[in-house]
Amino acid sequence: MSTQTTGIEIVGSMKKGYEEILTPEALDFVERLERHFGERRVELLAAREKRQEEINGGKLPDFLPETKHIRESEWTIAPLPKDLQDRRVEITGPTDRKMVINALNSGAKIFMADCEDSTSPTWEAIVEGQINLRDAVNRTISFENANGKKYQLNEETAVLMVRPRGWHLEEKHVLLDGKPISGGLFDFAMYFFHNAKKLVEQGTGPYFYLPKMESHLEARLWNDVFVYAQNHLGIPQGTIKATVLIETILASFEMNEILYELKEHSAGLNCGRWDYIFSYLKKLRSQDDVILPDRSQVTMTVPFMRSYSLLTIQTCHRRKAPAMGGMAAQIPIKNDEEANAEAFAKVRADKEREARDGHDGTWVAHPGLVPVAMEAFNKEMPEPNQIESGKQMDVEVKAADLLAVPEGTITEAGVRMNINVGIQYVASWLNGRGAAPIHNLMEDAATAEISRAQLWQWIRHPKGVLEDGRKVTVEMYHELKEEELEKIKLEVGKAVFENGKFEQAAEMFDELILNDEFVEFLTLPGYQALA
Ligand SMILES: CC(=O)SCCNC(=O)CCNC(=O)[C@H](O)C(C)(C)COP(=O)(O)OP(=O)(O)OC[C@H]1O[C@@H](n2cnc3c(N)ncnc32)[C@H](O)[C@@H]1OP(=O)(O)O
Ligand SMILES: O=CC(=O)O
Ligand SMILES: [Mg+2]
Repeated sequence: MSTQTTGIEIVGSMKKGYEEILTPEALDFVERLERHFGERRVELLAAREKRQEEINGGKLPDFLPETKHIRESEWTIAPLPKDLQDRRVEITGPTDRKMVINALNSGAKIFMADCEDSTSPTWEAIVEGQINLRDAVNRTISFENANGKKYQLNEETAVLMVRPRGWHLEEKHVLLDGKPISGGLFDFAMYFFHNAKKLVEQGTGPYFYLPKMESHLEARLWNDVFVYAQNHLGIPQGTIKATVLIETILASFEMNEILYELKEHSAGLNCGRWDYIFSYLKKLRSQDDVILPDRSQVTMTVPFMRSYSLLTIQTCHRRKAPAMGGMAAQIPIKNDEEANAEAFAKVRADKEREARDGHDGTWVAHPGLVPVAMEAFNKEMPEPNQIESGKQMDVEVKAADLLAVPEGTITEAGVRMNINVGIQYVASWLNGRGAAPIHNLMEDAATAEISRAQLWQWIRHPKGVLEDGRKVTVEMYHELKEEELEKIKLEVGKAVFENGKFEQAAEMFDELILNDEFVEFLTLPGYQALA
């Protein structure tokens, strides 16, 4: 174990105010975390590759024999703090200054400030996001729009949780011994270092959401980081609380183990449905019988998705942990009342189903949807949560249920939609906007991953055949892509198209689709292209 604390180098720009976040003490903390835990992160990423090779070779995901005792013995997570007991509606969004204020004022119980799926991790977004979070915690945050509208915090605000980047992402503007450090460790370290004590004084705490994990060993790494961090700042062990997103097919086989690893620090699990669909497809892409229909057909009620959500609820409630629902992609539709009412009805139905099944709360992407989700949960869940009552469906979820291939069709419209949305999203991301409204739906890194993964698989899989019998091919992709690019140009206008990085996005999309090697995350080549 090294104690050297002088190897950090910042290669991103140092704008006004950045020095208040990138202080020598905070950087010393980042360096300690990276030196202690950086190598384990890299080993765990290598283990992911090995696991993928095994799956490609036919060893399908299953519950682990070596952790059977954890699944079968009786234990619970540590008691939850008071302000994490009623989480019926949580709003999510990037750490943009105006959105942080709007989200905290939205009437939701929790705001999950997101450095992952909805953030394009430019250096500015990352560091300024930390400034915004610090000012939010100190309650000094304010903002003035170009039109003069002023923003400040209401008296009563949502409880703050922060989602650091996943283990796969690096922060290339912070080098240790010349190498980029973990993006997740950087996000965690900065937020924790600058805010943990203040949050505790305020009667809340440093609360996190942990994304995209594939095994309980990855959860163990986060737990070890938490123990180290609490020691470092002299904060009682167990002060940090974290909700893990079950958003990979492999994690759904290790829900008990993940809760167990984080026992003292756990604030339950969440169904990260969009990444989950992506992960199902990514991990099982080479299986002869695994093929997904059009993205719009893969809903929460198809058997493999429903099984996963019910298993999350059962597992959490047995361990006295909250089982959070997921994100409906609908957002308010301006200037079309009928379409707006339809979108709201879809969200309402989704949230009512979640509450009836036993979820303890849910996510929305937009302040306009807070009342919709709140009403749905108030109606189905009068108590703060359903943990004590242990509400859950009486079903036994087996490995085969989690892996079941959904029925449905692949259509030309589905292929076009994936191309159109994928390219528009990548353009948005390259322009620094990690969540975007596209065709009246919220699109972020997780939803866009589904689009590009489906195209990749449909081209290569023998079952990638349209309902009219045509095989999806590279030629079809090229032809439809040209047409979709024309449509986008007409929709956004020539000037926006030319300045909006759409051509660069189309090139990057080509690389993702045409490369026989499946690119693990679109944000990896994307990050190379970001400033
Ligand atoms: C798969 C997953 O991981 S889901 C979680 C990650 N994804 C997200 O968090 C997406 C969050 N949502 C968003 O980013 C946005 O809602 C978008 C991009 C989809 C749409 O944003 P916009 O086009 O700005 O929406 P719209 O114009 O309707 O916004 C109206 C107002 O609501 C605010 N708003 C919209 N969404 C949010 C949000 N999630 N949090 C806070 N404020 C929000 C806007 O800032 C705007 O404020 P203003 O009136 O004061 O200017
Ligand atoms: O992070 C959430 C998801 O659905 O993915
Ligand atoms: Mg996700």
